[in-house]
Amino acid sequence: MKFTPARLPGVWIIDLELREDERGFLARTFCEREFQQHGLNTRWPQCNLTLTRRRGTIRGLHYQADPKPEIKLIRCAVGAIWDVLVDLRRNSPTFGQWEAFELTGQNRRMLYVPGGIAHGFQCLQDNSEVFYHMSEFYHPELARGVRWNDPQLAIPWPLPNPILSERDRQLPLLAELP
Ligand SMILES: Cc1cn([C@H]2C[C@H](O)[C@@H](COP(=O)(O)OP(=O)(O)O[C@H]3O[C@@H](C)C(=O)[C@@H](O)[C@H]3O)O2)c(=O)[nH]c1=O
Repeated sequence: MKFTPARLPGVWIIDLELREDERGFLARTFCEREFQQHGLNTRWPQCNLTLTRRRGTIRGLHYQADPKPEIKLIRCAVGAIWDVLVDLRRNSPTFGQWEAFELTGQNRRMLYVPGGIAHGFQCLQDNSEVFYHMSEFYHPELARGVRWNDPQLAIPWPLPNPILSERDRQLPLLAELP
């Protein structure tokens, strides 16, 4: 795997190294030793898969609050997404800033996202699937988020008129977070 630091501190872009032969390829998507060498989490007690049916749909921007912040390893397995991270770590030099990445079934790019960062994506192709490794179990009472269209963030989502869950439509603004 090739590890490249992103602009937000602690976020890594991880690209696969394909071992190709006439049958196709093999690539590692996780290796405890390589992750340890980069000082990254290696304990993933839960993995999630989502299917998003309609292009334009937005999921997010989500995070799990203290005392169980989640580290996420994210990959688009099928289709394509525009993936957005918002730094909510108050002591971070990039607090309140966002960074976006295109993750597709073809580029197989992964994102390593530390706790304290909100995550969301817009589906760019119908029937996109996203696979997550999570460093914590799901605690619904700690599920939090920030509004996708917060004017302070001004995230330029690529597609208009997104489909959103009822919960995501009503998430607070960054300025309203405790
Ligand atoms: C996140 C999660 C949800 N659920 C349940 C709750 C609900 O009934 C159903 C759908 O949950 P949600 O509406 O929260 O799904 P979704 O909006 O896809 O939530 C996800 O969004 C992206 C952006 C992330 O970063 C993920 O960490 C996660 O928050 O699945 C679990 O059982 N385990 C989980 O780990």
